[in-house]
Amino acid sequence: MSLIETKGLQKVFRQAVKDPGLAGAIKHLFVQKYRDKHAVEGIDLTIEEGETVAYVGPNGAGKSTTIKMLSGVLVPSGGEIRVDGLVPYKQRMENAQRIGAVFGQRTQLWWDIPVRESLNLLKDIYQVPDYTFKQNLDMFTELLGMDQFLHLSARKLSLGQRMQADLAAALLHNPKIVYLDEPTIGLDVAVKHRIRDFIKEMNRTKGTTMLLTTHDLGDIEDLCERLIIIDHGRIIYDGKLQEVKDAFARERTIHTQLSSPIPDAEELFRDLPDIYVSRPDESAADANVMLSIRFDRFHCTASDIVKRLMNRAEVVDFRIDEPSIEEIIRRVYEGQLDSAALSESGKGIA
Ligand SMILES: Nc1ncnc2c1ncn2[C@@H]1O[C@H](COP(=O)(O)OP(=O)(O)OP(=O)(O)O)[C@@H](O)[C@H]1O
Repeated sequence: MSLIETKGLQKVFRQAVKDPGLAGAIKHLFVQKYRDKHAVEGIDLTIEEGETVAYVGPNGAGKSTTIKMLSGVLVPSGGEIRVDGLVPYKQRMENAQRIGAVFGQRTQLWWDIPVRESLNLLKDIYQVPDYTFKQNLDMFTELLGMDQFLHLSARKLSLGQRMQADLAAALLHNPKIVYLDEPTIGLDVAVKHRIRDFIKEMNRTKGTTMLLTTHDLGDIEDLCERLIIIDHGRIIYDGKLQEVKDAFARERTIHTQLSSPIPDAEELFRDLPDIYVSRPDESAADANVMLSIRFDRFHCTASDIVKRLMNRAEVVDFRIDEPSIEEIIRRVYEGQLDSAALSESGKGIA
């Protein structure tokens, strides 16, 4: 059995519909109107032990609602859900023992007591054995540099310190699964790296399964092999990160510097479809020695392009760029790669 399994998972919220202004608010007291918001609409999810999965989508796509159902906070409106064999909303306590959660916007630490005391309280709540507690505390302190702030109350921590303390709190009881909701939001580059390294280390050494929602695509590139994209409550892509790149990052751009100008460079590629030649600085005297050539890698190769250029001039320098995962996901969000296109690749969900 997989660690996380959902089938046709749904959540419908009842939202009050009010007319604008005070009159609308008063009218609502006497005549209530509601509409159903289908936040999650039939999600089938299978996650195996030890996976690190990115669960991404635009604002309001249904990511947090899914995680709240997985963690037992919300009761689904339909479908089936099992986490490590448990039904989270029915077996909340048992489920809580097996999961950890980090919400970038909130903390589970006690605001006014030192972090060390918060961790001691969590030790008692989760009944963590002394030996495990000490071992984890030592390891987390070293990996996260927590000795700098263990004595401070959560109120006095910087955002980065608080996030690191929250990660320690979430992993203290050796949960099988950790839900990470925007774990690096608002953090500087150094702290982001430290947090990502910590997450990787926990996955590697303890086999902790990680389900990560984030708008920071650096998190995804760095941490996750598998990407699930959700939109309007439905999964529109579920596959390897590399596969989504291979399928949809068809174009490449070669940036070249030539020994002498080729003013009619377009002519060199006239027989190839989908080639676009540009000059980074049209007005510069040497505009024709700096060329960028965008091509579809399904139609030709970088070496074809470079060979053709070398017939006319020496290629002094060149670099090949591919679209970033950020760009690809932006296209998915903006509907440029719709679910039909994704499913054509054989990886998407029609
Ligand atoms: N308690 C609630 N009552 C009514 N509607 C809700 C409730 N919680 C969420 N929704 C609605 O359900 C939809 C999905 O919300 P959800 O928070 O799951 O999205 P999300 O993908 O996590 O978005 P974000 O990236 O902005 O956090 C949204 O339209 C939201 O307004």
